[in-house]
Amino acid sequence: MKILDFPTGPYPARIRIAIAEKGLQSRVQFETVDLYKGEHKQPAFLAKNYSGTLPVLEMDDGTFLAECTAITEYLDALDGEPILTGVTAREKGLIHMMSKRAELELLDAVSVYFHHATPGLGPDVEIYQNPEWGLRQRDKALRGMRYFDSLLRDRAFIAGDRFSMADITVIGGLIFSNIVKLALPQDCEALAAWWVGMQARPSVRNRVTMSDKPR
Ligand SMILES: N[C@@H](CCC(=O)N[C@@H](CS(=O)(=O)O)C(=O)NCC(=O)O)C(=O)O
Repeated sequence: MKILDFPTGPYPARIRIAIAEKGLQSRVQFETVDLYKGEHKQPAFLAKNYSGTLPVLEMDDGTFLAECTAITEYLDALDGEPILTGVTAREKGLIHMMSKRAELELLDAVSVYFHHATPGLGPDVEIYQNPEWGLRQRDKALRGMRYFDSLLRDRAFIAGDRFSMADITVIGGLIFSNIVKLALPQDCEALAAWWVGMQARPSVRNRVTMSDKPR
C-alpha cells in the first residue's frame, strides 16, 4: 500500500508512528505531496481526497482512505499486535473518544493557529487567514495541554493503561506545537514527562526516516 504524505508533517506523523508501532514498514511505500507548492489543492489530488489534506492511504486495489483516525483503524485491523484502537468495546470507545478530544482540543487547534496566525504554508496556499481566530485557537490548544497534563497526573497513557491511538494523536499535537514554537506551559510537568517518554519510542524518534533500526 502507498501513503501519500509529507514526511515532517504532524498529521502524517500519526500514521508513520502507527505503522512503526505495528511493524508494517515493509508493506508501505511513501510518496511525498508538496504542501508548500499546494500540490494537495490540485484537482489530481482532490480526486483522491476531497478534503485536500494529507495523509492519504492508497490500498493495493486503488481505494483511497483519508483521515488519520480511519487510516489507523484500517492498519490496526490489517495486522495483529499491538492493537492501537482498543480490544474490548469499552477500550475502543474510550480510545476513540480521547483521540477525537486530542484532535479537537489540541492538534486541530494548533493547526488552525498555524494556518491563520502564522505564515503557514505561504501566501499561495493560505488564501484566507483570520489571525484573531488563529490566536483564539492557540489559546484553546494551551488549555488542551493543561487538560491532558491533568489526566497524565493519574495515568501513564492518554486513554488508560497502555499506549494507543489516543497517545499518537496527542503526540501529533505536540509535534505541531513544536513546529509553531508553542511551548508547553511551565506547570504541565506530567505532560512534559509523558512527552519525554513518548519521544524515546523508536516509532516517534524515527518517524521521518521510518528506519526500524534503533538509532
Ligand atoms: N482531519 C485530517 C487533517 C489532516 C491535515 O490537516 N493534514 C495536513 C498535513 S500536515 O500539516 O500535518 O503536514 C494538511 O494536509 N494540511 C494542508 C492544508 O491544511 O492546507 C486528518 O486527520 O487526516
